[in-house]
Amino acid sequence: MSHPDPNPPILYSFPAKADLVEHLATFVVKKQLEAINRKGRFTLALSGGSLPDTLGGLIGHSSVKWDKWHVFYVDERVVPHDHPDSNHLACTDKLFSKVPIPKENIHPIDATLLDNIEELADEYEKELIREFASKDSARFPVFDLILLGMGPDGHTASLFPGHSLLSEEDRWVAYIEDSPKPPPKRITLTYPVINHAAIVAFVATGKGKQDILATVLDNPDEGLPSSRVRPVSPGHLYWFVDDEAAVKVSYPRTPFTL
Ligand SMILES: O=C1O[C@H](COP(=O)(O)O)[C@@H](O)[C@H](O)[C@H]1O
Repeated sequence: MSHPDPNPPILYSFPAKADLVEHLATFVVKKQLEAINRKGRFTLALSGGSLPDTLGGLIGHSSVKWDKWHVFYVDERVVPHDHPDSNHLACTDKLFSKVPIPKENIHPIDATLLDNIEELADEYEKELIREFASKDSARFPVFDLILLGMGPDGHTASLFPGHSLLSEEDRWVAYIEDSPKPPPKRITLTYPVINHAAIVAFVATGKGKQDILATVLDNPDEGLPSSRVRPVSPGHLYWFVDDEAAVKVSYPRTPFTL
């Protein structure tokens, strides 16, 4: 007999992307305040792709304590910081250039190491170790919040269907040189890091995500990369989607409350 999931993902679906943007900001601000009240800082990992476009609700929000934010990237393309493919550039354009966050609290990849992807990934892991104390004392870092996107193939971060990185159990940061989505060279947080976060929230909007959202939420046993995101207890998983993306999903919606 199968037991009900004691900690199921929570699905919030909003009529339009603008509603999602507003409520996502409310959610992030609440998680930020809880973390700061607990330990004086807020650690966040951000994705690229379409995710930075959904962060606009944080701009001008009076309750954001920007000086307490410490921001890392879920994944990054191995390109200079000012390259159009850079996730750091996308987050800077959409958010960081518009808010008073201290530059030293944002942690992009070391752009002097673009010719050595292994060292680039190792250095980013060391950056995490510096933030989260030693790798030994905290087996995996515990981000207060990780915001993920999902590609139309079900990938998340730079964890692609069928790739050997899906079974990485030890490294915090891994590299990939054969990403099926360009550019091919990237670094990425691994599942052990993503699944040890206190809160993980996916954001998915629009028609292009309809089929994959239904597969990932209604048939998680297919094992697509996004379905494998399941934070270990006491972590929680949320989905922020718009009604257009959720049109084929049977998984139950939860009314948004804080
Ligand atoms: O390549 C990437 O894709 C995913 C999904 O992007 P989206 O544009 O379909 O939302 C993104 O989450 C990841 O950070 C990025 O590097």
